[in-house]
Amino acid sequence: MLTRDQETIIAQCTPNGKGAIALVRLCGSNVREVVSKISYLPNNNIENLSSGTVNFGFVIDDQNNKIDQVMFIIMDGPKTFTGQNTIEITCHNNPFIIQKIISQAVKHGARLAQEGEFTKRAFLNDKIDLIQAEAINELIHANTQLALKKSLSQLQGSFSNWIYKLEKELIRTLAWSQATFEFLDEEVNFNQQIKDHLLKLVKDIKILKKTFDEQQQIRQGIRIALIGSVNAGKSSIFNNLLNQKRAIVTNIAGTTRDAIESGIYLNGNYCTLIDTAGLRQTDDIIEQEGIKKSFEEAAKADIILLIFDQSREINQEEEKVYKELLNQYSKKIILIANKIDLENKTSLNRIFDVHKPIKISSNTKENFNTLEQNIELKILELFSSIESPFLLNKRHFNNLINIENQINTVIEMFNNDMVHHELVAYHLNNIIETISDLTGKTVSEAGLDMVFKEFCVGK
Ligand SMILES: Nc1nc2c(c(=O)[nH]1)N(C=O)[C@@H](CNc1ccc(C(=O)N[C@@H](CCC(=O)O)C(=O)O)cc1)CN2
Ligand SMILES: Nc1nc2c(ncn2[C@@H]2O[C@H](COP(=O)(O)OP(=O)(O)OP(=O)(O)O)[C@@H](O)[C@H]2O)c(=O)[nH]1
Ligand SMILES: [Mg+2]
Repeated sequence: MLTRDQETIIAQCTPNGKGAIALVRLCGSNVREVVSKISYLPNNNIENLSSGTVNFGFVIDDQNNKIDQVMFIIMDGPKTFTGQNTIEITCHNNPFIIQKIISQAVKHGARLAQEGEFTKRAFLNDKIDLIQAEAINELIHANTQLALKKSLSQLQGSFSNWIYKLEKELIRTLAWSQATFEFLDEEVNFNQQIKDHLLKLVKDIKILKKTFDEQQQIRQGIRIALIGSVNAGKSSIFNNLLNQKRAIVTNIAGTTRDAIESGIYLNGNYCTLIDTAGLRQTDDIIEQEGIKKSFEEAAKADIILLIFDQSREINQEEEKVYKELLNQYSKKIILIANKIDLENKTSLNRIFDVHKPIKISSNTKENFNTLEQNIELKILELFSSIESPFLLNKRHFNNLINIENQINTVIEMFNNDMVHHELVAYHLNNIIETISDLTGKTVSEAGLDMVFKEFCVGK
């Protein structure tokens, strides 16, 4: 009798839709038995193939009709991704073929894999810890080059090793505490040493925690908001950057009333462009709402393209708004003078010349290359200011807060004249247990399912 985690599971690993080749993966202790019942290999049988080989053959139905011409990749455990016996089938990528292969396998003893079940097995078989499992999910969904790099490094153990080091340090303080307790009469006392050590650990945790917020932009991609007066050409620039006529452009001031978003890749980074309503005083309630949203988008954005129309003078009202934005968000603003195909009528030296606007025309596309290069530079600048070596998620973050609080409780105990080392040891033990929740060494079944539910089927 096989346990649930030994049963053969099957899933399509490549995305749905038509294409050249798809991959269907099976793993479980009796995977060869299952696949041998649904396959035909000229002059051979699945049961006899060596591990680590790729073999030509067919998937067949119960009447021996061929479903598709495929390759079988044979990989015996324990040296596999999941640690279990694995067979991968690469077939032609047609949804009907894949459906037939899967239902044929299910008929002969496989069951459909759940989200993340392959990775869960890799975890259960000690191939990876929970932090590494999460890294696989990050890797699949990475939206930026930096997220890719960090999740791969996390998959290879960078964050896990940080945590294991923390655990080791705590075990060391636990040993000192126990020694102090045991040699109570001999005046051996590590109190200062333990306290200093714990303070240092709290400091390290604090530094790591601080980086949590900036992680979100690495993960989700970069928000770029187009902000400026009505008619400055925001929607025209938005369309030009997207290379499509997504936003409505007219010469009527106040054309864009609500922010609209669209995604593009710039230099391998996913960016969300946000076109916003032009800033001006107005009695129109709908437009007012739109303008409120423009300011919110400016605050939320990682990069602001602050646009003005250089073919006309800007009034004092506008100047005030631009100045405020430039002061408040100086670091994330790229200032743009639009409509340079027309005569320059803005007294640039008033406010804008110190900020050296990029001069473009969205009519002639002049200098759009420079604009795109500047956006890419800003993205690099953003990323280089992010120091954290890891991609923390909410689960890690909450766990770190918990650890930090518990260490602070212990540090507090050393401020008393009399230190009760039984109590210190008790708390340190608890902290070490909290840490193992992070790596998953003692985590409950429910906690596990929480983590793996985020995955896609086939992973
Ligand atoms: N076809 C295919 N490509 C794939 C995967 C897969 O499962 N199938 N992967 C799946 O996610 C990723 C590769 N990750 C893998 C991780 C570990 C092992 C593995 O066999 N580990 C063994 C032996 C390592 C060795 O030979 O040195 C082990 O850890 O014991 C394989 C793939 C991406 N590409
Ligand atoms: N000559 C010239 N006209 C431009 C340029 N860019 C935009 N325009 C024109 O300026 C007018 C306003 O352009 P939009 O892109 O709608 O401006 P907007 O900033 O989105 O305006 P609102 O949505 O109303 O805030 C349109 O008539 C455009 O054709 C440019 O570089 N040169
Ligand atoms: Mg517009």
